[in-house]
Amino acid sequence: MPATLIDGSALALQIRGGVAERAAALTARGRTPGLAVILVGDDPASHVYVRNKVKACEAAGIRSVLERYPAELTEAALLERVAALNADATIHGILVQLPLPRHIDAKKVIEAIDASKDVDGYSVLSAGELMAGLPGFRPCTPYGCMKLIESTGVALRGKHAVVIGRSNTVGKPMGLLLLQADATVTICHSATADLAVHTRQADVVVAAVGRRNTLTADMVKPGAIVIDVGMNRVPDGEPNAGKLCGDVDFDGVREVAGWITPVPGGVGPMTIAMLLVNTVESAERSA
Ligand SMILES: Nc1nc2c(c(=O)[nH]1)N[C@@H](CN(C=O)c1ccc(C(=O)N[C@@H](CCC(=O)O)C(=O)O)cc1)CN2
Repeated sequence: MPATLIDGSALALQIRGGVAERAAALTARGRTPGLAVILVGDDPASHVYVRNKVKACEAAGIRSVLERYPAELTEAALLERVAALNADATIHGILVQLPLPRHIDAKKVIEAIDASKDVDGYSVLSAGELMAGLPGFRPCTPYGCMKLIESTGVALRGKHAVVIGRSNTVGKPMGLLLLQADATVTICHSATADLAVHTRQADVVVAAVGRRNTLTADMVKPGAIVIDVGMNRVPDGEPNAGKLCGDVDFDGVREVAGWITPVPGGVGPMTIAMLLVNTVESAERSA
C-alpha cells in the first residue's frame, strides 16, 4: 500500500487558525502582535516567500511591516534598521529574509536582532536555548517538521531518526528537536561513507540537503516516516523540467514508506505557520 500523504498545507492552515485566535485575544487587550520582515535584494524566490509570509500574517491578525531594500544596501544601514526595530515596542518579531547579498554578513545581522524578537530562531542564543532544552524560539522549518511527524500519531520515543544534512538552520536543530522527543538520532552529511546503511535502519528520515533524488526507495525502511525539506527544480532536458521537487524521489519512496510529505505542500507551508506561532508567542511573552 502506498504511503499516507502528510498534508503540510492543511496542517499549516489548522495551526494558523490557532494563531489567529491567540492574536485576536492579544488584540482585544490592545497588544496586536507585530512582525517586521526585511527583504534585501531581488532574489525572486525570496520575494515569493516574503509575500506569502505577509499574507499569512494578515489572515491571522498579525500586523506585518515589510521593509524592502535594494541589493546595494550597506551592512551598516541594515544593522541600523534592526536596532530601530529592536527598540520598537509594537514589533514582537524581526525576520531578515535569507539569503542576503554577499557583501552583508548574515551572522552579524542575525546576532543584532534582540533575542526576545528572534522569531526565526537563528541566533546563537536561540540555538543555545534549544541545545539546553530551555524555552526559546525554535527555527521554523525543523519546528514545522516536528509538527508534521507528530501529526502521524507515531510516538518518537525510542525510534531511530536519521537527518540528512547538517546546516545550522535545519539539520542541526532538527537533530536536537528529535533528541528532545527521545528519538535515537543519526545526522548524516556529505562525508557520510554509506548513507543508505543509515537510512535503511531509520523509522524517521528527514532529508534536508538541497539535492534531488538524495533518498530513493531502496534506501527506505518499509513503513518509515519520510519528511522532505528539499526545495529544488527539475533541470532542463528532463521530464517535468523546471518543476519544484524535494530531496526525495517521491514516486519511488511513497511505495515503501508509511508516511511521506510532498513538495510542494509539505514542509514549506509549515515553515510559514511556525513563524506565525513564534511571533504570537513573542507577543504573549511581552504582554
Ligand atoms: N529568514 C529566513 N529565511 C529563509 C527561511 C526562513 O525560515 N527564514 N527559509 C527559506 C525560505 N522560506 C522561508 O523563508 C520558505 C520556503 C518555501 C516555502 C513554501 O511554502 N514553499 C512552497 C512552494 C513555493 C513555490 O512554489 O515556490 C511549498 O513547499 O509548498 C515557504 C517558506 C530560506 N530563507
